[in-house]
Amino acid sequence: MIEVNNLHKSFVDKKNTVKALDGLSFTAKDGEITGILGPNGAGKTTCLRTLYGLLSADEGYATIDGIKVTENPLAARANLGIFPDKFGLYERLTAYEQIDYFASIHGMTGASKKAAIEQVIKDLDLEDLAHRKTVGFSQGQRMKVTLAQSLVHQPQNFVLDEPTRGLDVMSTRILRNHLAKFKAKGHCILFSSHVMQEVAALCDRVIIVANGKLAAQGTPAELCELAGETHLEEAFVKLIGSDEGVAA
Ligand SMILES: Nc1ncnc2c1ncn2[C@@H]1O[C@H](COP(=O)(O)OP(=O)(O)OP(=O)(O)O)[C@@H](O)[C@H]1O
Repeated sequence: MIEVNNLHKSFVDKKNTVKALDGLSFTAKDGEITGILGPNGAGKTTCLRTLYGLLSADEGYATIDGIKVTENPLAARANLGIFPDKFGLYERLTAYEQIDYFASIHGMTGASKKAAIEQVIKDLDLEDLAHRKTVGFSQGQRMKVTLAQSLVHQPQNFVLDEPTRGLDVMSTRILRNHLAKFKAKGHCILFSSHVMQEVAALCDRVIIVANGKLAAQGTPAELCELAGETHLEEAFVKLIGSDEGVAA
């Protein structure tokens, strides 16, 4: 389970102060896919970076399975898989070596590490690519390696930042199927998106963020009911009061 509690974060330079998070709170439960939906600049990535421990909040806190990210980052991250917005692969490594590297970072060793790597390679149909260097991999192949490296330690919680950006239909389907399997096993999945169809199709609960605050939350059906609309896109526009930065 992931909990975000009263997060505040401002970015300050000599001329400007940008309030990226302004008291954001929500919970993403186990066995559910939770979507963070919001227009450009709403604070989604800032929120996720705070969860990973890459940014420290000015106020408030985030917990992963009850562990505060700032107090015990290593323990919190042991329960967390991160699928970042950019696929940073080490191109001199093979896919196998890349996954192995991430397994080692998570403290895995020996036969259990080898078994975990082989399992994730099998689950994601990566056998043919496993021993190729990742240089030149297509976007979909890069996505699969990134997915494998973020899931090799079988984290209870899985956070994805705009996961389908730049993916073709097949790769998007592979990713979605994987998320559905993960959810069925009782894991907690949290992802950010501004692709309305994706959120409506995949998410059990939707957190709508605008101006760094929670604008509304609920199932897609509840949000439609709340806004008195039949489509999530219309409900979203009504609930945030703008259609800026929304992708259909
Ligand atoms: N490192 C930074 N320095 C200065 N401002 C920042 C920084 N990171 C984020 N911001 C600002 O904080 C606000 C929230 O940005 P954030 O990236 O969290 O939004 P987002 O909801 O993920 O947007 P998008 O959908 O466009 O990716 C924006 O106004 C952004 O310009």
